[in-house]
Amino acid sequence: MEKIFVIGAGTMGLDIAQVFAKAGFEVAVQDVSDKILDGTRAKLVKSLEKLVTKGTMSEENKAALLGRMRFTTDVAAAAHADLVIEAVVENMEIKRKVFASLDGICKPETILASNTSSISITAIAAVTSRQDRVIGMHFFNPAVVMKLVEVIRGANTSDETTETVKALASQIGKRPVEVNEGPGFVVNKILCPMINEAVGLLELGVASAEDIDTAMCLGANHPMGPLTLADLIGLDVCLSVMETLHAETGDDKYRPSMLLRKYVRAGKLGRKTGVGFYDYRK
Ligand SMILES: CC(=O)CC(=O)SCCNC(=O)CCNC(=O)[C@H](O)C(C)(C)COP(=O)(O)OP(=O)(O)OC[C@H]1O[C@@H](n2cnc3c(N)ncnc32)[C@H](O)[C@@H]1OP(=O)(O)O
Ligand SMILES: NC(=O)C1=CN([C@@H]2O[C@H](COP(=O)(O)OP(=O)(O)OC[C@H]3O[C@@H](n4cnc5c(N)ncnc54)[C@H](O)[C@@H]3O)[C@@H](O)[C@H]2O)C=CC1
Repeated sequence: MEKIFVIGAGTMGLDIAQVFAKAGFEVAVQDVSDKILDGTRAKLVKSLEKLVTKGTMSEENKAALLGRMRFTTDVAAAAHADLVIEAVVENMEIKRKVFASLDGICKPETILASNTSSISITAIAAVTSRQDRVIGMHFFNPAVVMKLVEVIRGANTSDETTETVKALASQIGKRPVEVNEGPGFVVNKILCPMINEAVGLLELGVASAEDIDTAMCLGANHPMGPLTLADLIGLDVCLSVMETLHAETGDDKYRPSMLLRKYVRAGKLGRKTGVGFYDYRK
């Protein structure tokens, strides 16, 4: 496996591409507009420059990493890929459209992976003619730093595809865990309800955002509080995960907090829009 194609150059797509490029793979990143891709490339260069300044990356390695990355708006370029990783918005219909189109574009042996946070791999795979080669490859934010990759088997994912993706995750320095399909898989089934609880406490006025976060950092030893984490993930992603957990289980314990909905409706999505539970514009 040599060539990787990442669809969606947002919070996750760019970091996933960077992880593969760092490990020596040729990576193409696709998104819907040149404007988005220009912003993405600028963000990458800035973050690599920081590493060079800190002395954790050499100028040569930075240039080599950038040399292995390409940015394109043309999804047809996925025809050359050995593995495609989809990281577009957390929406079943959009993901199914992307997979149906990839199925027509890619070589028959190409593995199609989704970085979905919660959506059924089986449902995504069902729009393709290669259900055995469709799988979840779920990275964690920030993907350049976080070690885990959940490797999620849909109902028809083959053993061969699962083993290939697990080996690949190890090759790029991550620790794969194999997960059978279930809404939210392992981490988000536990983590997102905790974030939703934190938003519920804020909504009830039990404590301020800062105090909720401080309580969880100092009282449960979390590296960042749940509301800071929600801002990092994106409140739209947190809401989509809760909606999937609620819809798939029918259990009201997963009902998204109204305050979470309100923030998403207001476009307060966290760091990526500059405001969420905290203001990042200053
Ligand atoms: C929603 C989903 O589907 C799933 C999810 O992702 S859920 C979210 C999961 N993520 C979490 O729970 C994150 C919780 N938070 C944390 O673990 C930590 O706060 C954090 C890792 C985000 C930041 O921790 P920190 O100690 O402040 O890290 P920071 O100093 O910024 O960076 C850590 C290292 O990564 C490096 N790094 C940061 N950005 C980098 C980049 N773009 N490229 C390469 N290296 C990078 C830093 O240089 C640093 O390296 P050194 O230790 O050598 O200095
Ligand atoms: N944000 C997070 O912490 C994590 C998110 N995920 C999952 O990763 C996926 C992406 O999430 P983010 O990067 O946060 O989203 P994001 O909103 O930051 O980026 C999504 C990108 O996809 C692009 N896009 C939308 N439709 C497209 C299409 N048809 N073709 C190509 N590009 C398209 C958008 O223009 C945008 O740049 C989602 O499924 C999400 O649930 C998984 C792990 C962590």
